[in-house]
Amino acid sequence: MSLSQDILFEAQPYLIANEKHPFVQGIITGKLTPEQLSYYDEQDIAFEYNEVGVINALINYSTNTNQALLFHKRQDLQLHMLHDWLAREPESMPHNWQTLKQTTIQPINQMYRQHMVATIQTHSVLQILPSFAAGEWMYIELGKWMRNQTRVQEQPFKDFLNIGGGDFEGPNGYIQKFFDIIDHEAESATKREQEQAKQTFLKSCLLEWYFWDAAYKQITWNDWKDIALNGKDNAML
Ligand SMILES: Cc1ncc(CN)c(N)n1
Repeated sequence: MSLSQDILFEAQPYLIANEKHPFVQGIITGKLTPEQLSYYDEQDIAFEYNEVGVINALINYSTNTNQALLFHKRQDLQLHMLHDWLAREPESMPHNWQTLKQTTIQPINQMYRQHMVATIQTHSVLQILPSFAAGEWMYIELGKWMRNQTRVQEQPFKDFLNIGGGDFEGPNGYIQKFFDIIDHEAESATKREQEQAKQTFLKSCLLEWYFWDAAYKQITWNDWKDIALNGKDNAML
């Protein structure tokens, strides 16, 4: 079994848990509040900017030119996507470059971002790529799964997780190419390094669940502070 097959086998329960999360269910039923959507939107756009740094590291530490070109192409897509996202600015959730830079990165987002960024110091594509590829894989799989659900056909729910299509899916899509790279790099890695890469992927999958959860409950540092300093009920966390 290749490393990517092993990873994907172990990641299945995480995918199912993400499918069941009330935020994801709320996308299908259109039952998320503007506040929940706005929290997600703001935190996620900041998360995607963090991914820019991770993809830069992948370009840097590529082990051959084809890898570097692939990551460079994915970076181009990322920056264009972010450009379009910023330009959309729906009334209910205005954002622009300035306000984004001032956005407070809330607890789970911070943990997830740092989990990803921490892999950069390994200088190893095998360790960095799974931290990023897991989120990409999760969104693609959730998008595929959603196509089989009867989902609300209104914006913004209609296009949520609707990221499938040629660029990402199929034998020539990014995600398959990322798994091919993981398997290629695994060939020259130790068992311990392979296991580390797998655990990084799975931790990203887990943090995906917590990212939905944080948006569903709109968890902020103030909530953390209230619980720690004022003894507020911590059932929500
Ligand atoms: C939390 C999260 N994970 C993954 C993705 C897809 N890059 C995202 N937009 N947000």
